[in-house]
Amino acid sequence: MKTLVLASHNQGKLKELQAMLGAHFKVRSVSEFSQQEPEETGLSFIENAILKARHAAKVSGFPALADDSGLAVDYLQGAPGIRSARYSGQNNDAANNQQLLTALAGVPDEQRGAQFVCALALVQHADDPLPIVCEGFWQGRILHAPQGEHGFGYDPLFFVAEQNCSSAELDASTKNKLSHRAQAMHKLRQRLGL
Ligand SMILES: O=c1nc[nH]c2c1ncn2[C@H]1C[C@H](O)[C@@H](COP(=O)(O)OP(=O)(O)OP(=O)(O)O)O1
Ligand SMILES: [Mg+2]
Repeated sequence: MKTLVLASHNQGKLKELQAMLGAHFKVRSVSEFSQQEPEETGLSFIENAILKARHAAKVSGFPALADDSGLAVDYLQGAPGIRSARYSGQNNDAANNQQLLTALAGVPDEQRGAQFVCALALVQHADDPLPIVCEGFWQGRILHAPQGEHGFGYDPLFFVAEQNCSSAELDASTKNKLSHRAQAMHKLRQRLGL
């Protein structure tokens, strides 16, 4: 089985990506090779995914897959977007969720639309001139208070109308069928013929 390094230090993501890829690859985490995280200097999810994938391929010597993802809120013109992980100034889920609730205080439900965005980038080696990039999107709306214990990040605030619950109330296998990450991964598997 081919080795694939996941270019993420986020345990929530790693768990989901492992569940989606474990049947096809021997999956390893970049943290086995380096604790140093590249600076996410890109202006888009795609650029950041590519730079994380290149960094992981460089430190590991293996093909690498990166996920850059986040939440784009309509009322906030797409914020926190690529800054989702440090929206509150700290890389902390509870603080980020609180920051989002504050930004949307008093905003009614019909103006609380949002989407989760995921860009996946796969490189065969650090200088690969042809990264494979796939995106996925998941529509929802931002709740007024956190709900649910599963998942990570903004899941407790992300209401999924089709399921009538937050994404933190979905079990892992349901989230992994519906999410932005699942949709990007579906495209990636098609591109790879898996
Ligand atoms: O399914 C999700 N459910 C809830 N929240 C999510 C999800 N997917 C991304 N998110 C949030 C978490 C974090 O605030 C940001 C990702 O930021 P992002 O830079 O891509 O990841 P990160 O810094 O946590 O880990 P790493 O860069 O090592 O992969 O979006
Ligand atoms: Mg990051």
